[in-house]
Amino acid sequence: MSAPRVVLIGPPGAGKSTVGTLVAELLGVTFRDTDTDVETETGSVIADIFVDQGEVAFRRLERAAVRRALTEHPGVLALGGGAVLDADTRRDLCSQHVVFLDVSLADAARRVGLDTSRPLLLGNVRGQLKQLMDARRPLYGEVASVVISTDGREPADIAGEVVRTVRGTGPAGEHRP
Ligand SMILES: Nc1ncnc2c1ncn2[C@@H]1O[C@H](COP(=O)(O)OP(=O)(O)O)[C@@H](O)[C@H]1O
Ligand SMILES: O=C(O)C1=C[C@@H](OP(=O)(O)O)[C@@H](O)[C@H](O)C1
Ligand SMILES: [Mg+2]
Repeated sequence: MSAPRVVLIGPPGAGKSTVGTLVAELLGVTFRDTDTDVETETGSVIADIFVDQGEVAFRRLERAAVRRALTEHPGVLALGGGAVLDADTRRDLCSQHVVFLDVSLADAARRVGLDTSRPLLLGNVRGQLKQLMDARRPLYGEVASVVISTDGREPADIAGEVVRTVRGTGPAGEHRP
């Protein structure tokens, strides 16, 4: 059993997967992303899981992937943007060092606008993003140890700030506000 050094949360386009990879390099640990875990386990890409099995099934797979990663991954862990919707996941995150990568609607829409891999955003990217950001903001805030704004910043700069929060903490959870 081993807990991640840091767990990254935040809306789609916050840069969890991009920044998480850089944070892992800086810390000299491995990077894991629960979206990738779900895809590996099912042999399907997320867009296809949503079409073939629906969102409820995806959330079940995601919940299991998060639980597994929280107990066995000792490096940097990025969650999918909707993982915090699950109450059990939020409870599990309370004992972790969790960094909420925050992003404005404008920057998030610019970053994910042309990418078709996020089924929840298809059709009306800004409208869907606004709706899910409004609904989830309290949940991100509830489990975050630290909030870092990513607007207008380079991933490397953000990764450096994440690392400083990791190094400034002792055992998981000590850095909570
Ligand atoms: N700080 C940033 N500034 C500009 N573009 C970014 C930044 N962080 C990530 N991106 C880009 O935004 C897109 C979404 O990033 P990703 O890491 O997949 O976000 P998430 O995992 O939070 O959904 C990618 O194309 C990535 O290159
Ligand atoms: O916000 C969401 O509900 C989702 C975010 C995605 O991950 P990213 O936040 O890494 O884009 C992925 O898990 C799936 O498309 C659902
Ligand atoms: Mg991601």
